[in-house]
Amino acid sequence: MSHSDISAGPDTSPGQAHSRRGAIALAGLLAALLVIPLVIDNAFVSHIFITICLFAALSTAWNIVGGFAGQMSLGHAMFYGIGAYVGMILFQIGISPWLGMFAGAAVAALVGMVISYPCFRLKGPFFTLASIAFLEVMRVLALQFTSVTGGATGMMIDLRLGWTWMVFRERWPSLLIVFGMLLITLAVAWAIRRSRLGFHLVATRERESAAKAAGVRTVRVRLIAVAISSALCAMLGTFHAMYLTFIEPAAMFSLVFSIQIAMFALIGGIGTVTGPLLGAVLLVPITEWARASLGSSALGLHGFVYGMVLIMFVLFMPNGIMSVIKRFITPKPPTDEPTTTETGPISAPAKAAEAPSPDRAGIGSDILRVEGLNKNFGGLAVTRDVNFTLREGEILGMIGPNGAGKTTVFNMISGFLAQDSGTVSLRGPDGQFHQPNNPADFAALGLGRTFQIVQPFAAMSVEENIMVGAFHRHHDEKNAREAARQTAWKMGLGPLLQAEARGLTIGGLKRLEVARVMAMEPRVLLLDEVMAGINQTDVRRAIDLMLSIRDGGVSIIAIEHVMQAVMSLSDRVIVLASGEVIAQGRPQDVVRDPQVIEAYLGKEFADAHA
Ligand SMILES: Nc1ncnc2c1ncn2[C@@H]1O[C@H](COP(=O)(O)OP(=O)(O)OP(=O)(O)O)[C@@H](O)[C@H]1O
Repeated sequence: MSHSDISAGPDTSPGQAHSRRGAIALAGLLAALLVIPLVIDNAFVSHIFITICLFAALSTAWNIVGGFAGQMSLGHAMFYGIGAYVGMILFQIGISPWLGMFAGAAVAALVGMVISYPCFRLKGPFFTLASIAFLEVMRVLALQFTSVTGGATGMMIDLRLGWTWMVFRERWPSLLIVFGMLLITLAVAWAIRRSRLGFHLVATRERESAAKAAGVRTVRVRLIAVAISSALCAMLGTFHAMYLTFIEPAAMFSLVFSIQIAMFALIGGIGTVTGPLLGAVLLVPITEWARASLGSSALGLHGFVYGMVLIMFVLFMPNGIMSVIKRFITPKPPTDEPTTTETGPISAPAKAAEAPSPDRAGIGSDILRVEGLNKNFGGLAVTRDVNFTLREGEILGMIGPNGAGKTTVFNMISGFLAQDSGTVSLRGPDGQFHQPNNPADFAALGLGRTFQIVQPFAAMSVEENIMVGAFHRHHDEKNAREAARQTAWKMGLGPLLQAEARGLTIGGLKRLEVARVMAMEPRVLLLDEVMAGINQTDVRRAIDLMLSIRDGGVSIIAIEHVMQAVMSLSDRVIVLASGEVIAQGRPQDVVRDPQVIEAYLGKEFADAHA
């Protein structure tokens, strides 16, 4: 799935050129949509162009939820229908559709948020099925409330012509209105995609847990997306009701219509700003022509045409037209990992040969306090009465055998898992201790974490991945991009800024994971096995990196099995076995503890370090 497109490219020179070319192509296409029907001045041609603009705008609005947020709704016609009915009902009582469309937008946004909230817990096809079910509910409601909606008979407008009523004899005023609405919808989608909200939506779509760790309030951002998308669809629905002059439930709350809206985005390029427009431009004329020229002799043929085109696209162009265009016009970013000499300014402090002292200068008072943490999974007690503290500017190594409960502790002290009992208190920037209970609140207090199994936002570039973290402190896109670039260079990812995350090696992905969290500028950093599976050179670089992060004032807890790193980095070490803390203290003392040797290190390690 492609994420960016011709209008949202990076700011590098080749990227700027590519963005400019894209913008010119888009402007040309939009101008053609307006100028061709005005010049030809034929009712049927104008109707086709109005339909293209309408579907392009609906599909662009759908794409904010279906593409950016990845919520595959097939019930979006319900918002269009709500807009149509609210606009029409208000029209009947003498209120202009120009006002009616805002009332419809407000109702649709509210309905969208209310029904989406519970549905966000549903994944994949279940969300889609729920959206279809709600569409059906709306259709039945429209049929039942005959006194308001006219029921199955539908509603017809009284002929009040003119701009106030949005009803015209000629086609061109309707064309101007829908074209304007298309421009607005495209502008909204473009602005969202470039904004903090857009990055948060795509991050949530790609990896919800990683997004949460970066401080994204995933439910809230998706609700905002639904509200905007529903409101835009409703406004288009009001316009279309005035254009059609007649509405009825089966047409306004139609599943086929919903599928068409989604399909234009799928074919054009889901998740891109201009993909839905391209999909509509390509498909609407074919099907409208088939419908008009074959008429009732081939009822339903347009459905057949859609089906055929969709199958061809799924087979030969699964990521839509935009993915192919992008491949041709985008300069290929480097995908090779930089060598050690390319790592930019992190030549880093010399590695400590000896384990540092726990009372090293620079270590301050407690910043995190963990008291009496217990967690059971079914009958299994995964952590038992875990107590420890982390002090400011300290590196606390966490070791223990596989299954000891280390990651479970991390999940509880970052809000990803609720403890059965016990408390986690984090000192905020205000100097007070707080007990947050969800990842976003932990992040807001300055806690960042990585995951044992790396969680990149695969469809985003390295730069965009890090920007998701940077948006935590910088609300403006430009500042977030700049901060992300600086972090990338510090982490040795500078040469790979434009590479797609999915192309990185495991070492690169681990660095990206740390870079994303560092861009959040955390005060407390939880690192879960960042050195697992990387080569010796990368281990040395990771050690240097962690020391430089600590020297920057960040307190770190690092789960690690690489003992070379644990010994040289940690001010203190805590050892977990079978969910219990069996030892904690200076690394050189802990590794001599017979219980630790028995449970984790083994006799060979003890002999080698005797
Ligand atoms: N969601 C869960 N449901 C049930 N059991 C779980 C769950 N998460 C973890 N466990 C179990 O809890 C125990 C501790 O797991 P955890 O991942 O915390 O260990 P760990 O010390 O991090 O291990 P490793 O070093 O292998 O990563 C394991 O036995 C694991 O199978």
